Amino acid sequence: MASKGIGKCTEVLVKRIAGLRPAQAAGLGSALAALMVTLRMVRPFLPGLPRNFFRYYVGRLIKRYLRRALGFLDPCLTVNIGEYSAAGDRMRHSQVYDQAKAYLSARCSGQARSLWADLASHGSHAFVLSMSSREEVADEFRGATVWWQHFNPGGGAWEFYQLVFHERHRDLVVQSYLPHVCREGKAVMDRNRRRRLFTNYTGDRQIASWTYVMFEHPSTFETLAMDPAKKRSIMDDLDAFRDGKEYYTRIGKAWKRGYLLYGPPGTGKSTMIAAMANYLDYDIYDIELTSVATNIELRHLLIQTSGKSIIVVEDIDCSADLTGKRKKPPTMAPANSPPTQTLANSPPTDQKKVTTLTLSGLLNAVDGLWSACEGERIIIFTTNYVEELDPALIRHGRMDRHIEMSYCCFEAFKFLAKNYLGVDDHPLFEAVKELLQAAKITTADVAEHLMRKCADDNADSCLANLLKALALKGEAVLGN
Ligand SMILES: Nc1ncnc2c1ncn2[C@@H]1O[C@H](COP(=O)(O)OP(=O)(O)OP(=O)(O)O)[C@@H](O)[C@H]1O
Ligand SMILES: [Mg+2]
Repeated sequence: MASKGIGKCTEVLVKRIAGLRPAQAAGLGSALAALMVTLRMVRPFLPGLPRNFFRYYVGRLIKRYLRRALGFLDPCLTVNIGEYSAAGDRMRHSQVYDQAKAYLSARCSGQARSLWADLASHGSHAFVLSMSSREEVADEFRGATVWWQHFNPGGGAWEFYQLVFHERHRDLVVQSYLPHVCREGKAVMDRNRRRRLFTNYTGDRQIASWTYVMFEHPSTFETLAMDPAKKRSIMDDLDAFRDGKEYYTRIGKAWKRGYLLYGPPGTGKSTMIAAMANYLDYDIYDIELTSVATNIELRHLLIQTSGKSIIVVEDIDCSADLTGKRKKPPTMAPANSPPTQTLANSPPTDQKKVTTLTLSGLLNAVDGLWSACEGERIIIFTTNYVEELDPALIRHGRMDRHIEMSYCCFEAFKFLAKNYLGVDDHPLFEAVKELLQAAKITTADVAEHLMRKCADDNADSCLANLLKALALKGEAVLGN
């Protein structure tokens, strides 16, 4: 052990004095370690020396004085990037470590002789290569050479990268190279990342948390049928949001945006959310409010969401009793009085867990999300009954843009016909156009009629089916 420790120490010193690359210094270090072993072997023939003389006295002397003295000659500086960093009284996984790992992945593959391979993210097919402990790779940046080495002290879970560079490159490394590593590493991580769909659940420990599956919804703005001008304006809005970091900072607003999607069932609200996530390449957090028991739980869930995500509350009108005016918190009520806030669909009276999720709790949680969480986030509420929502919930600033998803119009129909049947025009289009004006039919219904159900189905038969359905709907509307 003693010879190993002293050998390592000597190796570091030699590396520093000579400005050698760590791999070269390792050879010299081993030679010196061998010398120390020899000295140890002859120690029994030098009576009077205390036990562990070399380990404690010589080793400590070298460490304490030589290192300091040789600092004058030391041309190399090191920066360690640990896998974990301190966050208050807890340890947190370091993002910089992950970014450095992703950045070095490409460099490792060409240089290191011993590598680890791992999937870039859960469910991903891309590999991230990382170097094994003590492997070294060199990197060039604006004419400067730096060396990276990976350490896994004691083979434990705590790992770190050590960046070694000449001290004349100190400013370059600190001000430009490290930010470059983080930027590039993040870009690699973003490229490898697959989107996830999170849903909340309350596990055995009764603490609300998120679980996820890979998000693979095929809906895009190219497949979404709606008025083209409206679609374009939504896409422009999303573009402005995604690229608006500096703008939001300049005007002093949190980088968040709220959308309210409203309209009858089957008009494409959920489809639109999937298209937005695919367009922006964001994760989705789909909150099921009926399984959130308290305001605190909701806040806890929202704060756990990550940046570049869309937080969705579907059917907010029936998620919980959030449609009424804000009420006083239930704690103000006498202990034996009935709960002031309950689920909308009258819970059974023997329900043990009385929900204390309130409208003001939801408003506070959303506002808290706005102010407390870093990174861009979109929050979307959907509803079939916009007129029943409390204005406070959907006021601008919370829900910045209200998007009506209405019954199928002729433009949307033409879009679906192109998508589903591959036709831009057809003799039956005029009849469809006329009937669409009278009949209130959802995009989902139109899509269903245009879908081929058997090998014999074609544009003629599908359009004829749609016409029949439209005629029926029209009659029903007139009948009413
Ligand atoms: N605008 C649309 N463009 C393309 N397909 C659509 C559109 N609207 C609906 N559809 C089709 O109808 C199905 C149902 O739509 P969706 O679930 O998005 O409706 P919704 O408005 O969310 O309904 P609900 O209010 O009941 O949740 C989708 O799977 C999709 O195939
Ligand atoms: Mg829906």
